[in-house]
Amino acid sequence: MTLARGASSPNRANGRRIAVVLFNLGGPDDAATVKPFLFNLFNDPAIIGLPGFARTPLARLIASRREASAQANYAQMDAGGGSPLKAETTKQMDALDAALNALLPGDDVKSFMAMRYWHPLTDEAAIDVAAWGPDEVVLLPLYPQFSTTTTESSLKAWNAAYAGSGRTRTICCYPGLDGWVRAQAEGVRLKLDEAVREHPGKPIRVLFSAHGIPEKLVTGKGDPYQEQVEATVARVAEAAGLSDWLLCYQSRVGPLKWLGPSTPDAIVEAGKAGLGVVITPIAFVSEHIETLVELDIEYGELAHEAGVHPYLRVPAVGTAPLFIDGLAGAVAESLGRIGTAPAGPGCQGRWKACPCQRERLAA
Ligand SMILES: C=CC1=C(C)c2cc3[nH]c(cc4nc(cc5[nH]c(cc1n2)c(C)c5CCC(=O)O)C(CCC(=O)O)=C4C)c(C)c3C=C
Ligand SMILES: [Fe+2]
Ligand SMILES: [Fe+2]
Repeated sequence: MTLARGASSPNRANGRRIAVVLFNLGGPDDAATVKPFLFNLFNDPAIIGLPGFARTPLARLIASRREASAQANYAQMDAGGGSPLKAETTKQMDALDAALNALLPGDDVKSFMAMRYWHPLTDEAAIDVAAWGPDEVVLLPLYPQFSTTTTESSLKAWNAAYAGSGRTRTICCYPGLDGWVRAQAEGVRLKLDEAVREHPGKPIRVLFSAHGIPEKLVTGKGDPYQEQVEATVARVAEAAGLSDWLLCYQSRVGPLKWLGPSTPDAIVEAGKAGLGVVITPIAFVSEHIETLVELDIEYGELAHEAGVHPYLRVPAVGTAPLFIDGLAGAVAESLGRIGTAPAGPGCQGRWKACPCQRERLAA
């Protein structure tokens, strides 16, 4: 018997309903929705920390100014002028549902997608989850590392929107989660082996490229993102047995100083040193504009100009079984079903404002 997504299995009548809410950024559906998507993004106080009366007109201005160049970038992907992020997240959601329903037999687990800046938006997801009437709600960001600009922003939006049933558990972050690290290390190792095989004798540097954030968020606001990205990189480099690697930051926007070194500078440096490059996303878990356009096309051209050869890119982990099973384990652990830490693989109190600390104390 095949069940429609979300239909309850008859032999799960006594099981608990567990809603897993996947947070992600969201992306436009097509060229026409690029501007309102950008407006939503820049109108988020987590992205531009000004009061609403100044932020909203500024967001409108930036969205207008950025529209044409962003549309041109989105048009370079095979996603109808929009972002593939929703489709990619749907695949992850389906894989996670399968893994979780196998891991928690007797329960009814269903995941929902809550995008921050484009549909399905967080408040739409909150309505769907409430209508389903869960006993438990697990909030699971598709961002391994916690940032005020991503996970915290989604958590605030969720808390403002959700008025349904169920006890909530929050997986704030999982920078060192075994399945995530192993899936990422496996991808790096495969590309590195390909580079060495096809370019024998050529020294290769692995560049770990994370989405940047403004430096003042780390120094002023105590954003733990950089520290957590560094923790992921150290673990992946060790698991993949790397000798020459560097963490760098991509996607800089606006006039502020962002975390560095920048990925473009790191590519140029590799060219000067006569190195080939294997580049891997390290803060994204799916393919979208920042991997398919920025890493592959823009930085691919830069690498060519800088004499970097080969320039190979590691795919995002997507639905890699190691990654999905790792997430499923984190969800089960957050529910106290496996492992010994009821609050799950949280930030271990490093991020004091994190809701996982309150949940840990309340457990
Ligand atoms: C680790 C994940 C991300 C962090 C941290 C992050 C911070 C951040 N982003 C912007 C501005 C933009 N981001 C854009 C796209 C985008 N960003 C992330 C993830 C993180 N952002 C993803 C997954 C995507 C892709 C969405 C898609 O449509 O495929 C964009 C839009 C694209 C563009 O115009 O370049 C902007 C703008 C800021 C300012 C920021 C931190 C302050
Ligand atoms: Fe971004
Ligand atoms: Fe936490």
